[in-house]
This record gives sequence, C-alpha cells and structure tokens, in this order.
Amino acid sequence: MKLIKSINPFSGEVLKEFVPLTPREMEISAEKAQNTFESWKKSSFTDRSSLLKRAANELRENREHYAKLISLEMGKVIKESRAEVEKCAWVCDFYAEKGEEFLQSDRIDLPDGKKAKVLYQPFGVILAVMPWNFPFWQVFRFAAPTLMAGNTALLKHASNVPQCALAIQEVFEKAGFPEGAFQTLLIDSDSTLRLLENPIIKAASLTGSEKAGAAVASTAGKHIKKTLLELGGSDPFIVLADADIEKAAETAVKARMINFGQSCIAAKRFIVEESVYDEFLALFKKHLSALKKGNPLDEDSDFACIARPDLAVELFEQVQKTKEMGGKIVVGGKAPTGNPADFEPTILTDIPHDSPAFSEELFGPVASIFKVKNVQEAISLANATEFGLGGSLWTKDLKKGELIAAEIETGAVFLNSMVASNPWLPFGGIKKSGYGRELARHGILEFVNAKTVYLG
Ligand SMILES: O=CCCC(=O)O
Repeated sequence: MKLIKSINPFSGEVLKEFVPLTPREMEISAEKAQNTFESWKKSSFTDRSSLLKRAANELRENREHYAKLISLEMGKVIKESRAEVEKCAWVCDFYAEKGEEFLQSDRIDLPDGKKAKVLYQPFGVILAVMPWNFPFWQVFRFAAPTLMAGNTALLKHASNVPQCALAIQEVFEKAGFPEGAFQTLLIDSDSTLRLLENPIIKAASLTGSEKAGAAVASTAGKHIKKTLLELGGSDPFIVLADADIEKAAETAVKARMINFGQSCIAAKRFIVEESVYDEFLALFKKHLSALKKGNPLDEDSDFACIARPDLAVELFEQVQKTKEMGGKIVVGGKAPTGNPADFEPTILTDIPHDSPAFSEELFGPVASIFKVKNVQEAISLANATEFGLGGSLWTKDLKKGELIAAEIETGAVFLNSMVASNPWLPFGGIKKSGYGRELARHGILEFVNAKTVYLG
C-alpha cells in the first residue's frame, strides 16, 4: 500500500503521511454522501446560504492557519496563499447571496396559450477531482455552488496536498454543514475511477491535466454521467502597437509569475507587435528581475519553488528542448543546483513552431515572447494552439479590442487586464482546455436537472 505523503517542496521535509482509504471505506463515504443528499436536497436556500456564510467566516477567521498549510504543501508564497483563502471566502459569500436567485424556476408562456415551468433540481452526489496549484480555491469554486444547489460532494484531491484536502472538509464541518455533505477521500487515481463507476456518483468535475480529464471523462462517458473539465491553457497575451506598453509589461510579468507560473490561466505566450517588441521585452526583463526569491513563508518573498521536483524537471526539459530546436534563452534557463524544485524565471524568444514552448503548456515561470508584424498575425498566432482557456489583449482602442476579442478562440478575453477568475464571471475553456463553466450563474447550473413541468 502506497502512503499519501505531504512533503514541503521548499525543504524536502516529509510533513505527514496518510494511509489511503480501503475500497470499502470509500464505498461507505459514498453511501453517507447519498444519505445526506436525501435530506440536504430538501433544506431551504436560507439554511444553505447561512452555512455557506459560516464557511466564509471560518476561512477568514483562520486565514493564517489555512494559508500556511497551502504554502507548506505546495510552495506558494504566503501572501498568495492568504489571497487564495480570501477568495474562497468570497465565492462562498457570492453563492450564499446569489444562489437562490440563480436557481429560481423559469416560467414559459407558450404561443398556444399554455404554460410551463423549468425547475432546477440537484443531481445528487458529485465527485470533484482537483489539482494542487490552488489547493483551496479550485475546491471552493466547485463546492460553493454545488452545495448551494442541494448536491453533496466527494473530493479526490491531488496527492501532494492531503493536509489541505482534509482542512477543507474541516471548514465545512466547522461551519455546521451536515455530516456527509462534503467529504475528502484520500485515494489514488485508480480508486477514483472505480468510485466514478459507482451508481451513487451522478457527475464529476475535474480541474487538472488533459490526461486526467480524458481518463475521468471516458469512464464517466461509459456510465452516461456528466463531466465538467477545466484543463490546461497556453493563454496568449497580445500587445498591440497602440497599447500602454509600460502597463502591459508590468501586468505581463504578474500574469506570467502568478503562483510561480503554475496556473492554467497564467499568460504563457506573449505576442507583441514588432514596433513595440524591443521596448516590451526590455520592460518585461526589468519587472521580472525585480521579483524576490525566498522562503514561501517569508512575507517579502515573491516566489519560492515549483510544487514538486519532478514538475521542475519536466519544465526544464521543455525549455532545453526548445533551445535545442533553435529557441533563444534571453533570461534564466539554467538547471537547479540546490533544491531540485527550484526554477529560474526564464524568458524565451525566437521560438520554433514545432518546439515545446510553442505547442505545449509550460506550467511554471517561463515566458515565451513572440514578435508579430500586425494584428492579423497576432490573432493567428494566438489561435495556433490546441488550448483555448483565456487571453489578454492590450490596445487603447477598445472598439478594435472588442472586435479582436471576438476572433480569439478561448473561453475568456480580458482587455487591458490579465485574465483572472472572479465569482461574477463564467470561467472555463474550449478546445483541449475543456468544457463546461464554473462560477457565476453558469457554474451553479452545471450540476442541476433543468426539469420542464408542463402546466397545460
Ligand atoms: O489554474 C487555474 C485557475 C486559477 C484561477 O482560477 O485563478
């Protein structure tokens, strides 16, 4: 039996070890979730809303405790961990306040004078398969609308963040949610697929890699269960000649370095019109070099390390391969000498179109910068990827910006801002970035049955 280990990637220290659940224990949890669903689905929106508000309060009151757990398990700097916990409280408050309104039944007046209603009723037990990069946020983004809609939830979290996974269940317990409304299951990937086959599970939401998404979606598909997939991204950040270049470059560095580059919506490909390319590159270098490396728990650290040594190795290989194929390393690119999870922030230019930096997602602090002749070339390059999550576009001409935004093949385009998730805005991708939407009204409608009641 393989233990699930909580390891601090900055020090390499094993913090805790956990014995995974047995198949029977996993089944018992699923049965408990189903039993709780039978009463939870009948609870009032007012009760659900007040529990979600209490979860938000618990997160705010014990923010330091939860933030420290995040930083210790996956190496995020403490100021980012605090912001993540705050954002989880925000999404709980958001659905506590808006959930009932989002799920109001619709009334339809038919042309023949007859009437119908559409009710939005919970599916049942929903399985969440979540990643380590935002170990709290990704889970709360799923859990707040799912619970508010009257579903119950089972969480299979990434195996490197078991303490965060257990702490999240604790948040819901402390808030007073009924036992079984939200349960964390410490299990491996094979057990997750077996769990998904259990008829109790009605649907699954996965945020993670394409490989994990395909495995979950194909198992769910065999059993005719709905899935929502939030997968990778290779988001373009387009800078046109008429943009505020200083602001664009400063934001570009933030957009690439957020979470030490380990975010699906981090800007990954910077596509810059040739007349402002040199200025943008110089400013990008300046802002990047101002960032401070340090211990994730230090207040003034801007970045620390990659979440796991094997991920740092994989990223390093993508950079090396791009270089061997003709790419130019302008900054960084050296192998780590101390901690194997270290990574030097890196800038690549002159990137060949068949290299990893062009066609793959680089999940870490590596900026790929491209020079283009004009707007049309910028759009073509932005769309020349299998991914379609987000995109950022910089121009002072907002009318032109909106027209270009319509041509970019992604789930979101942000004008003169970096891409960011926000409870008020639907979030999700197209192409190999997945399907379905989280957040906003769209998010709470994913796991409900839109039931037509014909009234005659
Ligand atoms: O990693 C992907 C999403 C992160 C976010 O919602 O900000």
